[in-house]
Amino acid sequence: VVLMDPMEDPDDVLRANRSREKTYMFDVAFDCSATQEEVYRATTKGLIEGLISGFNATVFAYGPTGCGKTYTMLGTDTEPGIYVRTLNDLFRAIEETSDDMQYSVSMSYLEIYNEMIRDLLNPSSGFLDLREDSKGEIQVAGITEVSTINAQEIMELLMKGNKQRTQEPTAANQTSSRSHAVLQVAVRQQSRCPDVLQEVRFARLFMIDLAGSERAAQTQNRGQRLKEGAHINRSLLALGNCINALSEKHGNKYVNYRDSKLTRLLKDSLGGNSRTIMIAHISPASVAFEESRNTLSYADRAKSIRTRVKRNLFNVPYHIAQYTSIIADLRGEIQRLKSKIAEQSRRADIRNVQAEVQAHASQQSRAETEQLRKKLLEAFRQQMDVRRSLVELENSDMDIQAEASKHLLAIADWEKERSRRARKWRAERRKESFSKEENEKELDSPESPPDGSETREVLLARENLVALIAEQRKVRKQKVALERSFQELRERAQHLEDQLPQRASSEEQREVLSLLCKVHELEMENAGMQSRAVLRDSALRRTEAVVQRFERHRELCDKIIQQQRRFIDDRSLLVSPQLQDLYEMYARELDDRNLDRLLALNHIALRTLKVGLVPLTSSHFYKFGNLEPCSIIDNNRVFKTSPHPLQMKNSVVMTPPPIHINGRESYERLAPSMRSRDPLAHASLRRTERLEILNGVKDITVKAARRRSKALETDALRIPPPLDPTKHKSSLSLSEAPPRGPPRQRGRRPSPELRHATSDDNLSSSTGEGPSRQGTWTRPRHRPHAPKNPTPGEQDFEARRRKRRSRSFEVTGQAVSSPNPHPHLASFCGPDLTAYWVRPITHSAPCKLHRRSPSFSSLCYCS
Ligand SMILES: Nc1ncnc2c1ncn2[C@@H]1O[C@H](COP(=O)(O)OP(=O)(O)OP(=O)(O)O)[C@@H](O)[C@H]1O
Repeated sequence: VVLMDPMEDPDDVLRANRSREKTYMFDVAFDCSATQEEVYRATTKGLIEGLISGFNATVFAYGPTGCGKTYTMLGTDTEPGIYVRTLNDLFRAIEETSDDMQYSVSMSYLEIYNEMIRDLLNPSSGFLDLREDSKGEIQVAGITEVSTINAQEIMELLMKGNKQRTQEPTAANQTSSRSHAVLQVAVRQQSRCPDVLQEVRFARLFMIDLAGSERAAQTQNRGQRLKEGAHINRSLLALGNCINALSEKHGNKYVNYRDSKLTRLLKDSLGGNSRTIMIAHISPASVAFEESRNTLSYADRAKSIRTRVKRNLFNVPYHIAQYTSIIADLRGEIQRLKSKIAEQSRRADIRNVQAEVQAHASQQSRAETEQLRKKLLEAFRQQMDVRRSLVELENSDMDIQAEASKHLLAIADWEKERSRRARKWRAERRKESFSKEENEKELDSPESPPDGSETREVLLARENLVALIAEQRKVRKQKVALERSFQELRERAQHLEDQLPQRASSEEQREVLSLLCKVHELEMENAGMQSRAVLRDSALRRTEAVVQRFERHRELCDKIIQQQRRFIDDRSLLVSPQLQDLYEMYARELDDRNLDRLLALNHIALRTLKVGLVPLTSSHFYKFGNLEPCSIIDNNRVFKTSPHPLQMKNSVVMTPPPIHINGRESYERLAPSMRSRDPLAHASLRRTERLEILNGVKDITVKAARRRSKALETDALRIPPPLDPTKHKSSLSLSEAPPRGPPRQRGRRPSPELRHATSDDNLSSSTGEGPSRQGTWTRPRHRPHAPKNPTPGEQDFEARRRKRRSRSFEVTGQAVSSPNPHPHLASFCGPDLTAYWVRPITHSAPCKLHRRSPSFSSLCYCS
């Protein structure tokens, strides 16, 4: 910088040797075109790196008033000064190294106004004092230090502090600073990695905006401004003195820092441990030549000041304590880890022991579980066997019941027939007592009461019934025993199942065993369902077979009856009373007269069917006579999931009405609840129950028809081979009928069903014990429906029928008029019922062929 004296005359040769022009050498010189960024880069930016490394730094602006010190340091919003730029770069550098280093930044901002220190961040705190600590460092007592690393926050604080700074307009500067402003930034740095050799670096940065030296004549200050200028100049003089003292190369220098608070505060910055930048401001105006010369003179002196810069490390005593603390911490950690290892090893030992115990226990548990499983399997097998036996016994019981029902019905029929005969005989006797023609009626009405002795069939039925009852008792005893055995097996299995949760050591075992039990339950339930299905199918098959047979027989009977009636009506033939009775009987076949009997059969059939559906539910087992119901398996746990037992318990079980056997009432006892549920007593039956009743009625009619059909077949089988027509004219009607059945069947006894095929009227008429209408031939009172226009097939059939009838007349005439060597043949004319034209022959002695008694000759078609 060349400072030229504006008053110097270049042409004055006399003063040429006394020129005041002076040249100064500085590190950097800025002209008026220099920007804030250039000033900052050239002066302060280089201090940032040293600052975060622990080197103190100072930047201060020096110069006369109005030369731009505040502009350089503080700047404007658009052109920030050194304060803002330095802080921005400082925080940027901290952020760049924050991964490895840990920083703490504190800031304080003060002003020295009239030799008094004021906190700009907290102006209310009053004037502060300067104190020197034990290390010889100058501290401002009570100054506000804001710790933050947020640049924006620091900027806000700085702006807030600048507003608090004293600025007054002077003649030289409208914004003249009346105080020295000192911004102090303290940076503390340490490594993030704990180390016994860890260093803590501490550095302070002073950024000082000095008040400008001023001359009273220039500033024209008065009063307070003049006083302020005096303090400013005094402090600046002290600063200059310090600079002069520090800049002297030789000599015993003494630096009087104590002349002003500014020099005391900048003690380290001026001649101590600090990198110091002095920015000297001068004005290019010639009027400010003297101020510029002084400023440059101080700056020139200041550049010769040598400072001893050293890194601020405060780590030695601090690290020893930390090292001790670390050692203590490490010892504690070692002790904790040792105890932890010991604990883990102890737990490991315990776990090993527990594992061994568990392994042993699990092995033992597996063996016990396997044994338990075998026992369970065996128990289930035994239960299955018992159940099969029970099913078989139940089937036997059903057969016995069905057989016994047949015998009971046979006996009931016979007793009914006997009572009917007795009533008829008594009525005849009463008529005889009032009739005068006793002799004529003696031929037809017996004088003695009808024979009340039982027939062989009835005796045989009674014998069979007794045997069946005995057999049934035996079967049911076996059932009771089996049920008791089943109950014991069930309890044993239940006991084994109860042991499962205790024995099963693991969840898997419990699950497996539970599944095993479930499988067995399903198996047993399936077996029970199969048995019920078999029984149901069996009953249905029997019923279906009977129905089919009945249908065939019924169609045959209907056809025969209708054709006969048509034949009779066409020829206006006389009809015997017996035949008329038979027609009436035919009409009444399904009449109310047989309703009780039908219902009885229906009850038996339904009961048999229903009992068959629940063969294992012994609560439905009832016996003939007075036997009590068998014991009940109430807690059938194997079938507990099946809904059938419950349904069957509530099902309707019907029973036939009481049947007297040898004067003793024999019936199947019902539980009160079941008696009260007699379907006949309930009008509000369910549809299924009504269907069952209808099926049962059908079964009864089917059975009745089956017996008639069997009787017809039996009679057909008894037809002897055709005789020689030349010798036996009476066999003409039979000669056309081929012999039926093998010869060995001819003499076969009629089947028991034959008894049922005969109705009351049939019995009376065939035995001659009925009303004496045998000789009174009558016209048919009723003409069945006959086709008016028969088809050719029917006409042919009718022609053959007429032919057969004419022969029958011949046979009848000869058979009645002449002794017949084969009475049983002469009186029988085949299954087409043309024999009704023949007057039946009443046996006076048992039939030789069938060995039947006369009273039962009605059952023997040979009569
Ligand atoms: N480089 C510059 N460019 C533009 N304007 C400047 C520059 N330097 C100073 N000024 C302007 O000059 C005027 C005086 O500057 P400034 O207040 O900074 O002087 P000063 O040295 O601080 O005075 P004082 O000592 O009285 O406080 C201000 O208005 C400022 O804006």
